[in-house]
Amino acid sequence: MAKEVEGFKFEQRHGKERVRVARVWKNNQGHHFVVEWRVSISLLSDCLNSYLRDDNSDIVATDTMKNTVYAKAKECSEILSVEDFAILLAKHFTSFYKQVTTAIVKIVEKPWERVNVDGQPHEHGFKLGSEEHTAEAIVQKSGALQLTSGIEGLSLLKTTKSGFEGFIRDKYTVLPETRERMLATEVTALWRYSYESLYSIPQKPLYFTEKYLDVKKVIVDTFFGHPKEGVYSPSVQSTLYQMAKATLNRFPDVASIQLKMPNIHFIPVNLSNKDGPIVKFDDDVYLPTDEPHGSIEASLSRILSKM
Ligand SMILES: O=c1[nH]c(=O)c2[nH]c(=O)[nH]c2[nH]1
Repeated sequence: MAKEVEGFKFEQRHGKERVRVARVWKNNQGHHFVVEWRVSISLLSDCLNSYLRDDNSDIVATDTMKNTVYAKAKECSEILSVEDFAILLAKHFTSFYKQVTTAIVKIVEKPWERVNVDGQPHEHGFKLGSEEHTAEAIVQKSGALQLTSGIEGLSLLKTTKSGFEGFIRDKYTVLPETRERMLATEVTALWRYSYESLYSIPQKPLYFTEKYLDVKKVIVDTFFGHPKEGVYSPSVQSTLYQMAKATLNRFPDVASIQLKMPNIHFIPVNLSNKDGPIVKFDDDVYLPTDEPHGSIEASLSRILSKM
Protein backbone atom coordinates (compact mmCIF):
# COMPACT_ATOMS: atom_id res chain seq x y z
CA MET A 1 0.00 0.00 0.00
CA ALA A 2 2.07 2.87 -1.32
CA LYS A 3 1.09 6.46 -0.50
CA GLU A 4 2.28 9.65 -2.05
CA VAL A 5 3.88 11.77 0.64
CA GLU A 6 5.47 15.18 0.10
CA GLY A 7 6.19 14.25 -3.51
CA PHE A 8 7.67 10.82 -2.66
CA LYS A 9 6.33 7.30 -2.79
CA PHE A 10 6.08 5.99 0.76
CA GLU A 11 5.42 2.46 2.00
CA GLN A 12 5.41 1.36 5.63
CA ARG A 13 4.52 -1.47 7.95
CA HIS A 14 5.25 -2.26 11.55
CA GLY A 15 5.05 -5.32 13.73
CA LYS A 16 6.72 -7.59 16.25
CA GLU A 17 9.13 -10.34 15.28
CA ARG A 18 9.93 -13.61 17.00
CA VAL A 19 7.39 -13.60 19.80
CA ARG A 20 7.87 -16.96 21.48
CA VAL A 21 4.97 -18.75 23.10
CA ALA A 22 4.33 -22.32 24.25
CA ARG A 23 0.81 -23.59 24.91
CA VAL A 24 -0.14 -26.75 26.79
CA TRP A 25 -3.53 -28.47 26.65
CA LYS A 26 -4.51 -31.26 29.05
CA ASN A 27 -7.46 -33.55 28.50
CA ASN A 28 -9.53 -35.30 31.18
CA GLN A 29 -7.56 -38.52 30.77
CA GLY A 30 -4.29 -36.78 31.75
CA HIS A 31 -3.05 -36.71 28.16
CA HIS A 32 -1.04 -33.52 27.48
CA PHE A 33 -0.40 -31.70 24.20
CA VAL A 34 2.16 -28.95 23.67
CA VAL A 35 3.12 -26.56 20.90
CA GLU A 36 5.92 -24.01 20.79
CA TRP A 37 5.50 -21.18 18.32
CA ARG A 38 7.67 -18.27 17.16
CA VAL A 39 5.29 -15.62 15.90
CA SER A 40 6.08 -12.65 13.67
CA ILE A 41 3.42 -10.04 13.04
CA SER A 42 3.44 -7.25 10.51
CA LEU A 43 0.59 -4.78 10.13
CA LEU A 44 -0.22 -2.56 7.20
CA SER A 45 -2.16 0.32 8.66
CA ASP A 46 -3.12 3.93 8.25
CA CYS A 47 -0.67 5.56 10.64
CA LEU A 48 1.13 8.12 8.51
CA ASN A 49 0.89 10.73 11.25
CA SER A 50 3.32 8.72 13.30
CA TYR A 51 5.93 9.00 10.56
CA LEU A 52 5.17 12.55 9.49
CA ARG A 53 3.84 14.45 12.48
CA ASP A 54 4.97 12.92 15.79
CA ASP A 55 1.39 11.74 16.32
CA ASN A 56 1.10 8.11 17.43
CA SER A 57 -2.66 8.11 17.91
CA ASP A 58 -3.13 5.58 15.06
CA ILE A 59 -0.38 3.21 16.16
CA VAL A 60 -1.00 -0.29 17.48
CA ALA A 61 2.00 -0.63 19.79
CA THR A 62 4.19 -3.59 18.91
CA ASP A 63 4.17 -4.41 22.63
CA THR A 64 0.39 -4.80 22.38
CA MET A 65 0.88 -7.14 19.40
CA LYS A 66 3.16 -9.29 21.55
CA ASN A 67 0.66 -9.38 24.40
CA THR A 68 -2.10 -10.32 21.97
CA VAL A 69 -0.18 -13.50 21.11
CA TYR A 70 -0.29 -14.59 24.76
CA ALA A 71 -3.89 -13.51 25.27
CA LYS A 72 -5.09 -15.39 22.17
CA ALA A 73 -3.03 -18.47 23.10
CA LYS A 74 -4.78 -18.43 26.48
CA GLU A 75 -8.20 -18.07 24.81
CA CYS A 76 -7.65 -21.14 22.61
CA SER A 77 -9.20 -23.77 24.83
CA GLU A 78 -8.66 -26.56 22.28
CA ILE A 79 -5.50 -27.57 20.46
CA LEU A 80 -5.36 -25.97 17.00
CA SER A 81 -3.09 -25.99 13.98
CA VAL A 82 -0.36 -23.37 13.59
CA GLU A 83 -2.21 -22.23 10.44
CA ASP A 84 -5.44 -21.69 12.40
CA PHE A 85 -3.57 -19.71 15.06
CA ALA A 86 -1.97 -17.50 12.40
CA ILE A 87 -5.39 -16.88 10.82
CA LEU A 88 -6.98 -16.17 14.20
CA LEU A 89 -4.33 -13.56 15.06
CA ALA A 90 -4.42 -11.91 11.64
CA LYS A 91 -8.20 -11.78 11.74
CA HIS A 92 -8.08 -10.16 15.17
CA PHE A 93 -5.75 -7.36 14.04
CA THR A 94 -7.72 -6.57 10.88
CA SER A 95 -11.14 -6.65 12.54
CA PHE A 96 -10.29 -5.04 15.91
CA TYR A 97 -8.39 -1.96 14.68
CA LYS A 98 -10.00 0.36 12.15
CA GLN A 99 -6.51 1.54 11.08
CA VAL A 100 -5.27 -1.94 10.12
CA THR A 101 -5.95 -2.92 6.52
CA THR A 102 -3.76 -6.03 6.28
CA ALA A 103 -2.16 -8.33 8.82
CA ILE A 104 0.70 -10.67 7.95
CA VAL A 105 1.31 -13.33 10.58
CA LYS A 106 4.11 -15.82 10.16
CA ILE A 107 4.68 -18.61 12.66
CA VAL A 108 7.38 -21.25 12.98
CA GLU A 109 6.44 -24.29 15.04
CA LYS A 110 9.16 -26.15 16.91
CA PRO A 111 9.03 -29.89 16.30
CA TRP A 112 8.19 -31.17 19.80
CA GLU A 113 7.25 -34.83 19.35
CA ARG A 114 5.68 -37.14 21.88
CA VAL A 115 8.21 -39.72 23.15
CA ASN A 116 7.62 -43.45 23.36
CA VAL A 117 8.77 -45.16 26.53
CA ASP A 118 8.80 -48.97 26.44
CA GLY A 119 6.82 -48.79 23.20
CA GLN A 120 4.10 -46.63 24.77
CA PRO A 121 3.33 -43.00 23.89
CA HIS A 122 4.16 -40.88 26.92
CA GLU A 123 1.35 -38.80 28.45
CA HIS A 124 3.42 -35.67 28.95
CA GLY A 125 6.95 -36.34 27.59
CA PHE A 126 8.24 -34.75 24.37
CA LYS A 127 11.53 -34.58 22.49
CA LEU A 128 12.66 -32.12 19.87
CA GLY A 129 12.61 -33.42 16.29
CA SER A 130 14.37 -31.78 13.37
CA GLU A 131 12.39 -30.05 10.64
CA GLU A 132 10.08 -27.12 11.40
CA HIS A 133 6.50 -26.45 10.30
CA THR A 134 5.84 -22.89 9.15
CA ALA A 135 2.62 -21.04 8.38
CA GLU A 136 1.86 -17.59 7.05
CA ALA A 137 -1.56 -15.99 6.95
CA ILE A 138 -2.13 -12.70 5.18
CA VAL A 139 -5.57 -11.35 5.98
CA GLN A 140 -7.25 -8.22 4.60
CA LYS A 141 -10.00 -6.30 6.33
CA SER A 142 -12.39 -7.60 3.67
CA GLY A 143 -11.73 -11.18 4.83
CA ALA A 144 -9.53 -11.98 1.83
CA LEU A 145 -6.91 -14.55 2.78
CA GLN A 146 -3.60 -15.89 1.53
CA LEU A 147 -2.48 -19.00 3.39
CA THR A 148 0.93 -20.60 2.98
CA SER A 149 2.44 -23.51 4.86
CA GLY A 150 5.94 -24.85 4.76
CA ILE A 151 8.69 -27.12 5.97
CA GLU A 152 12.15 -25.88 6.87
CA GLY A 153 15.26 -27.93 7.57
CA LEU A 154 14.12 -31.31 6.26
CA SER A 155 17.46 -33.10 5.82
CA LEU A 156 17.34 -36.07 3.45
CA LEU A 157 20.13 -38.32 2.21
CA LYS A 158 20.33 -41.42 0.07
CA THR A 159 23.49 -43.43 -0.49
CA THR A 160 22.77 -44.54 -4.07
CA LYS A 161 20.27 -44.26 -6.95
CA SER A 162 21.57 -40.84 -7.87
CA GLY A 163 23.71 -39.62 -10.74
CA PHE A 164 24.50 -36.59 -12.85
CA GLU A 165 25.46 -36.94 -16.50
CA GLY A 166 25.32 -35.13 -19.81
CA PHE A 167 25.86 -31.59 -18.49
CA ILE A 168 27.78 -28.92 -20.40
CA ARG A 169 31.52 -29.61 -20.55
CA ASP A 170 33.96 -26.81 -21.23
CA LYS A 171 37.50 -25.83 -20.34
CA TYR A 172 36.55 -25.23 -16.69
CA THR A 173 34.69 -28.52 -16.19
CA VAL A 174 36.35 -31.19 -14.09
CA LEU A 175 33.30 -32.95 -12.58
CA PRO A 176 33.16 -36.55 -13.82
CA GLU A 177 29.87 -37.93 -15.07
CA THR A 178 28.39 -40.51 -12.73
CA ARG A 179 25.43 -42.82 -12.25
CA GLU A 180 26.47 -43.60 -8.69
CA ARG A 181 26.71 -40.95 -5.98
CA MET A 182 25.23 -39.90 -2.65
CA LEU A 183 22.39 -37.41 -2.77
CA ALA A 184 21.85 -35.14 0.23
CA THR A 185 19.77 -32.03 0.67
CA GLU A 186 17.95 -29.90 3.20
CA VAL A 187 14.49 -29.27 1.80
CA THR A 188 12.69 -25.98 2.28
CA ALA A 189 9.14 -26.25 0.99
CA LEU A 190 6.46 -23.57 0.84
CA TRP A 191 2.99 -24.30 -0.47
CA ARG A 192 0.06 -21.99 -0.95
CA TYR A 193 -3.48 -23.17 -0.29
CA SER A 194 -6.24 -22.22 -2.69
CA TYR A 195 -8.53 -20.82 0.04
CA GLU A 196 -8.94 -17.13 -0.68
CA SER A 197 -11.31 -16.07 2.06
CA LEU A 198 -11.58 -16.47 5.82
CA TYR A 199 -15.02 -17.92 5.17
CA SER A 200 -13.92 -20.76 2.89
CA ILE A 201 -11.28 -22.49 5.01
CA PRO A 202 -12.04 -26.06 6.19
CA GLN A 203 -13.46 -26.07 9.72
CA LYS A 204 -12.29 -29.61 10.55
CA PRO A 205 -10.06 -29.41 13.66
CA LEU A 206 -6.35 -29.85 12.88
CA TYR A 207 -7.11 -30.00 9.14
CA PHE A 208 -3.89 -28.11 8.29
CA THR A 209 -1.77 -30.14 10.73
CA GLU A 210 -2.88 -33.30 8.95
CA LYS A 211 -2.21 -31.69 5.55
CA TYR A 212 1.29 -30.71 6.66
CA LEU A 213 2.08 -34.30 7.63
CA ASP A 214 0.58 -35.60 4.36
CA VAL A 215 2.55 -33.14 2.19
CA LYS A 216 5.74 -33.97 4.07
CA LYS A 217 5.13 -37.68 3.46
CA VAL A 218 4.63 -37.16 -0.28
CA ILE A 219 7.82 -35.07 -0.46
CA VAL A 220 9.87 -37.64 1.46
CA ASP A 221 8.41 -40.70 -0.31
CA THR A 222 9.00 -39.15 -3.73
CA PHE A 223 12.61 -38.34 -2.84
CA PHE A 224 13.39 -41.91 -1.73
CA GLY A 225 11.09 -44.11 -3.85
CA HIS A 226 10.18 -47.67 -2.97
CA PRO A 227 11.83 -48.92 0.26
CA LYS A 228 13.59 -51.79 -1.53
CA GLU A 229 14.24 -50.51 -5.06
CA GLY A 230 14.37 -46.75 -4.44
CA VAL A 231 14.07 -44.50 -7.46
CA TYR A 232 16.89 -43.24 -9.68
CA SER A 233 17.54 -39.50 -9.58
CA PRO A 234 19.26 -38.12 -12.71
CA SER A 235 19.65 -34.71 -11.03
CA VAL A 236 18.45 -32.71 -8.02
CA GLN A 237 16.40 -30.73 -10.55
CA SER A 238 14.51 -33.80 -11.72
CA THR A 239 13.85 -35.05 -8.19
CA LEU A 240 12.67 -31.59 -7.12
CA TYR A 241 10.22 -31.48 -10.03
CA GLN A 242 8.87 -34.96 -9.21
CA MET A 243 8.34 -33.88 -5.60
CA ALA A 244 6.51 -30.69 -6.59
CA LYS A 245 4.35 -32.49 -9.17
CA ALA A 246 3.41 -35.28 -6.74
CA THR A 247 2.28 -32.65 -4.22
CA LEU A 248 0.05 -30.79 -6.69
CA ASN A 249 -1.36 -34.05 -8.08
CA ARG A 250 -2.15 -35.38 -4.64
CA PHE A 251 -3.63 -32.28 -2.93
CA PRO A 252 -6.34 -30.43 -4.85
CA ASP A 253 -6.38 -27.53 -2.37
CA VAL A 254 -2.69 -26.77 -2.86
CA ALA A 255 -2.41 -24.10 -5.56
CA SER A 256 1.36 -23.88 -5.81
CA ILE A 257 4.54 -25.15 -4.21
CA GLN A 258 8.04 -23.75 -4.02
CA LEU A 259 10.96 -26.06 -3.23
CA LYS A 260 14.54 -25.17 -2.36
CA MET A 261 16.92 -28.11 -2.42
CA PRO A 262 20.58 -27.35 -1.88
CA ASN A 263 22.81 -30.08 -3.30
CA ILE A 264 24.92 -30.92 -0.25
CA HIS A 265 28.08 -32.51 -1.52
CA PHE A 266 29.74 -35.63 -0.18
CA ILE A 267 33.17 -35.70 -1.79
CA PRO A 268 34.75 -39.07 -2.66
CA VAL A 269 37.94 -39.61 -0.67
CA ASN A 270 41.07 -40.75 -2.53
CA LEU A 271 44.40 -40.53 -0.70
CA SER A 272 47.81 -41.57 -1.83
CA ASN A 273 51.42 -40.82 -1.00
CA LYS A 274 54.64 -41.42 -2.91
CA ASP A 275 54.44 -45.15 -2.11
CA GLY A 276 51.01 -45.48 -3.65
CA PRO A 277 47.33 -45.38 -2.66
CA ILE A 278 46.21 -45.23 0.98
CA VAL A 279 42.48 -44.87 0.39
CA LYS A 280 40.99 -45.70 -2.98
CA PHE A 281 37.40 -44.56 -3.30
CA ASP A 282 34.94 -47.37 -3.86
CA ASP A 283 31.63 -45.58 -3.12
CA ASP A 284 32.44 -45.93 0.56
CA VAL A 285 34.51 -43.17 2.21
CA TYR A 286 33.34 -39.57 1.71
CA LEU A 287 34.28 -36.13 2.94
CA PRO A 288 31.01 -34.52 4.12
CA THR A 289 30.71 -30.79 3.43
CA ASP A 290 28.20 -28.06 4.06
CA GLU A 291 29.70 -25.37 1.84
CA PRO A 292 29.86 -24.61 -0.93
CA HIS A 293 26.64 -26.31 -1.93
CA GLY A 294 24.62 -26.35 -5.11
CA SER A 295 21.44 -24.27 -4.91
CA ILE A 296 18.47 -25.56 -6.81
CA GLU A 297 15.00 -24.11 -6.43
CA ALA A 298 11.79 -23.99 -8.40
CA SER A 299 8.09 -23.39 -7.98
CA LEU A 300 5.18 -25.17 -9.62
CA SER A 301 1.69 -23.67 -9.79
CA ARG A 302 -1.61 -24.65 -11.23
CA ILE A 303 -2.56 -22.63 -14.27
CA LEU A 304 -6.02 -21.47 -13.30
CA SER A 305 -8.36 -21.08 -16.21
CA LYS A 306 -10.06 -17.71 -15.86
CA MET A 307 -13.66 -18.28 -17.01
O1 LIG B 1 21.94 -32.77 -9.50
C1 LIG B 1 22.81 -31.94 -9.82
N1 LIG B 1 22.45 -30.78 -10.43
C2 LIG B 1 23.33 -29.82 -10.81
O2 LIG B 1 22.94 -28.77 -11.39
C3 LIG B 1 24.69 -30.06 -10.51
N2 LIG B 1 25.82 -29.35 -10.71
C4 LIG B 1 26.85 -30.07 -10.21
O3 LIG B 1 28.05 -29.72 -10.22
N3 LIG B 1 26.40 -31.24 -9.70
C5 LIG B 1 25.05 -31.26 -9.86
N4 LIG B 1 24.10 -32.17 -9.51
